[in-house]
Amino acid sequence: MKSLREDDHSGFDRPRRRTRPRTKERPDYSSLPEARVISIDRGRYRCVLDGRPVTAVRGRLIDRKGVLVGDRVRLDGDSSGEVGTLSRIVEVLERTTVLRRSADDTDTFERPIVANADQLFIVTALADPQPRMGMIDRILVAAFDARIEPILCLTKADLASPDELRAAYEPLGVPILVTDPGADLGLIRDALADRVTVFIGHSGVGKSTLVNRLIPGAGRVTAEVSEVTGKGRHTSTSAVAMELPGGGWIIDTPGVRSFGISHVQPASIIGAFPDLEKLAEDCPRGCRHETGAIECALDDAVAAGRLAPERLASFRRMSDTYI
Ligand SMILES: Nc1nc2c(ncn2[C@@H]2O[C@H](COP(=O)(O)OP(=O)(O)OP(=O)(O)O)[C@@H](O)[C@H]2O)c(=O)[nH]1
Ligand SMILES: [Zn+2]
Repeated sequence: MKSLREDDHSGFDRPRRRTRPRTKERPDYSSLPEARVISIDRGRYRCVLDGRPVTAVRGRLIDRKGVLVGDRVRLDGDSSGEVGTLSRIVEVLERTTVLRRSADDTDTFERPIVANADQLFIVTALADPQPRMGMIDRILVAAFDARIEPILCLTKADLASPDELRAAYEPLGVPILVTDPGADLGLIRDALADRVTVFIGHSGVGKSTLVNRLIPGAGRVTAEVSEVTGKGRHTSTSAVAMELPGGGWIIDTPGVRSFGISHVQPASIIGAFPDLEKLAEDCPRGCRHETGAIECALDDAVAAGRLAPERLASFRRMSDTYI
């Protein structure tokens, strides 16, 4: 495995000398046990190693911002997980994906939030709170940019119909799963099995309710529970990874009110849609394929019957949000 930060071990114990091949200076950690980071709280990293919880700190060569929930890490020292023991993260293994957001669009600083997710559940209520397509579109942009497969998970189907959102997102090829309090969760469980899925949703959409149904004992705080205990609703500020009974992981994130995507490069999104990317080869240089773009080949493809107008409309409604 390649270490994430090639620099980690150069310059340690001696002045940095760039002429020296760094690989020779890097200790070999490959025999150390591998764990997954499941939560981070004030400098303590909760990990799972062979199914048991182990608490760790950062080794001194690991950057403070260098460990994310979902990371696979190597642990050194006492990794027994026994009370009072602390292990040490000495290596972060190469990530398959990184999901990022910026706090809002005036903030160009990107915040990586989760590592190694291969799916993203956009948890959206059909009512209470009202779905906002703008928000769904922005989360979709972040997912496509990170090459994480998005799935639209619509809750509270007992309150409103999913038809409008289906019509808006099915042409884009985004799978849609619908649930309500009494719904059988079979399709949702199938979608989650053996995958690493990050859950993102606006506050109050029923994300915690869903996670508690999927993972009995997960103990996610729902609106009811917090009313009874009187504890603040927004106690968790970072992501938490939880293992599914049948295999796979859910990485739950705190409810969001907005989802900034100022870090996304416009050109990166079309690459997530091979058919559109191919058609766009005929676009003028620098074309951003937005609504009203001059001589965009995607419009020509629709006119020639080679691209469904709904698919282009759906793509543009999403991609127009970041142009
Ligand atoms: N009608 C209806 N209500 C639901 C459904 N799912 C959850 N709720 C209710 O919606 C409210 C919010 O649910 P939570 O699970 O706490 O929402 P959350 O998305 O975790 O919210 P945050 O903790 O703010 O992130 C609660 O009162 C739930 O009982 C549903 O499918 N239908
Ligand atoms: Zn174009």
